[in-house]
Amino acid sequence: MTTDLTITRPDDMHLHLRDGDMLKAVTPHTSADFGRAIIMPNLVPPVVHTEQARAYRERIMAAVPAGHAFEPMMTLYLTESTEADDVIAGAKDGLIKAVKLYPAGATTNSSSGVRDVSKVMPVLEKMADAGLPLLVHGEVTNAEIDIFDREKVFIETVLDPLRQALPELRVVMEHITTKDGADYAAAGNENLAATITTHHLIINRNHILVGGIKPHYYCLPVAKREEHRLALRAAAVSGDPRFFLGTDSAPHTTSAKESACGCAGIYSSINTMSCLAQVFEEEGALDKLEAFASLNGAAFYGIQPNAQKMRLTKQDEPVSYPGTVVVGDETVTVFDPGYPLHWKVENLG
Ligand SMILES: NC(=O)N[C@@H](CC(=O)O)C(=O)O
Repeated sequence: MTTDLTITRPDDMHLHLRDGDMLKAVTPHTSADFGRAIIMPNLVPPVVHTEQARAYRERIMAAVPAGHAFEPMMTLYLTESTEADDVIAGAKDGLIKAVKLYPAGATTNSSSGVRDVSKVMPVLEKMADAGLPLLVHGEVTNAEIDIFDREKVFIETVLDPLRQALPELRVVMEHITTKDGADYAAAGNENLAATITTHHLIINRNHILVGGIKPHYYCLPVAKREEHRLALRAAAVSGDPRFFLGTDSAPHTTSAKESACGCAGIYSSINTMSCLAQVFEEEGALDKLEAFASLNGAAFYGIQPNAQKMRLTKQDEPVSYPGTVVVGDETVTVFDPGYPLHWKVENLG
């Protein structure tokens, strides 16, 4: 039985760092354990221009503690008025690594998102030419579509037609939550990949709804039935290069989540690697953890794996993580996998 594992320092290919006090509080948790992260642009106002991304990158770097080797990979928020020239110039400059498509109204701070994909086709065509990935929040927002079906319907009515119209476009299906998403990604070519979060490997919809409503398990896309969680686990541990880690760690204050209209988002940066080691151990696939967390994402983005290493050691005593993180006068509640964690994480040089 493996109880000691050394892997390449991981990358988080889908992360919300926010801004201001929240950014300062949460960035060190990511920069401790991850070499790079794809930074989501859904600030208020969203990061829509290259110059905004440049300034945001500087604010992030100012929040990285000395001694942490961390590189934020900046993205732009796609709107129906995004200018292709700005996006491509930002990409050529090496600053912009991807562009994020939020269907308008799909999730936190997405009101400036895209209503009609045909309006952004000129930008997507230039991105395809430049090899710049489009990251999709894959949920339709039509009121008549059940929230548990929104990913499947998005694949059928938006994503597949888009990929057929523009096969050269590199696409990442972000935070997939269904067997449909995993099957669609697995059937794709080298231009398609999918991120999977830590929490969607651990919780299903019962965790949110059985025995009282659990706001700290509410995120978007919402966790689905158990069969979908199992399909995501199978995809994550498969070693298939199309699947890689994107935690979608998305901090909101505890009070904003414990509310009559609670925010969507789960904060998992601080204990993700310990959670994942346990998931991969349960699946008998510890030898695939490095591919999922450290190699596949880098390969998709065309960058070298990190030079540093991470050691994961299983211990009898549970590893303790704080239940909350203090942000100003508030706290952020940390993801609770629902069982004790036994994998200790050490960052090696
Ligand atoms: N995942 C979430 O539930 N929330 C994210 C937005 C997103 O990625 O959907 C957030 O920014 O809070």
